[in-house]
Amino acid sequence: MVIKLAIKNIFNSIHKGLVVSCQALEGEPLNGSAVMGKMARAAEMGGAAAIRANGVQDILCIKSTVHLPIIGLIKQEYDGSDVYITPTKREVDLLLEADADMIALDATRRQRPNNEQLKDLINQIKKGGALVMADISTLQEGLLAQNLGADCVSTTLSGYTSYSRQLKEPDFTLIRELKEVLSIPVIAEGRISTPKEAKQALEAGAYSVVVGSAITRPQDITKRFVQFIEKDVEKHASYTESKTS
Ligand SMILES: CC(=O)N[C@H](C=O)[C@@H](O)[C@H](O)[C@H](O)COP(=O)(O)O
Repeated sequence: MVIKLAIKNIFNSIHKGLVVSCQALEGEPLNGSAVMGKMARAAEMGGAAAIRANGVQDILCIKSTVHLPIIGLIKQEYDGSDVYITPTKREVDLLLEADADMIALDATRRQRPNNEQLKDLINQIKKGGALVMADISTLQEGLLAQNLGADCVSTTLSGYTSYSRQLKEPDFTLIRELKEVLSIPVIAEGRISTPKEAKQALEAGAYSVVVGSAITRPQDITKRFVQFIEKDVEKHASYTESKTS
């Protein structure tokens, strides 16, 4: 009963809302839980409905900084598998201990480390009292995740598996396809770079939208500005060249 109420509340609070992904991996300039805590606070002040965060330290710091639901994950690479978002039971255990409200995990058809099975991880999360966000890359993976008991699917991995659509922009087609056949919420995630795209994702049927890099990775934001300016400079240069030749 308590769990049911919590489920209702999280889904109520993220409905049609913006989830901000606050992640900076090792090697990124903002790496560190204190910075991610501040980033989450900024997102909360801006009206975010929830935070998606990576790693126990970041999650604990964010939990002590904001009053928002946390979607937790652990990025961990293992030899012999391409699955790196909450790949094994070990990461699920750590996230349950950190008291993440929802746990995001790779729900693609790729083989997990130690040959662990998606259905076992989903059951483990549910037994631990958290919700399951299945990060998928295709419609078929969405259907499987729903059948295995996921509480929602997210389009996180479209473009990041070898067999999924490879797009520079968000996968609006996948959002539409999933919305048509699934009964659980479809979350839009991946390469959503502008408020307009976030709105388009909701119009395509997304229950809510996750935005990461466009809000919390300043090196990527800077790069987009620089590349845009350079493109314009190139255009301008070739225009002046053609005028003078
Ligand atoms: C593919 C993968 O590993 N995605 C990760 C999942 O947690 C994050 O690195 C992304 O930032 C997140 O999905 C949000 O997406 P975007 O940063 O494009 O708004």
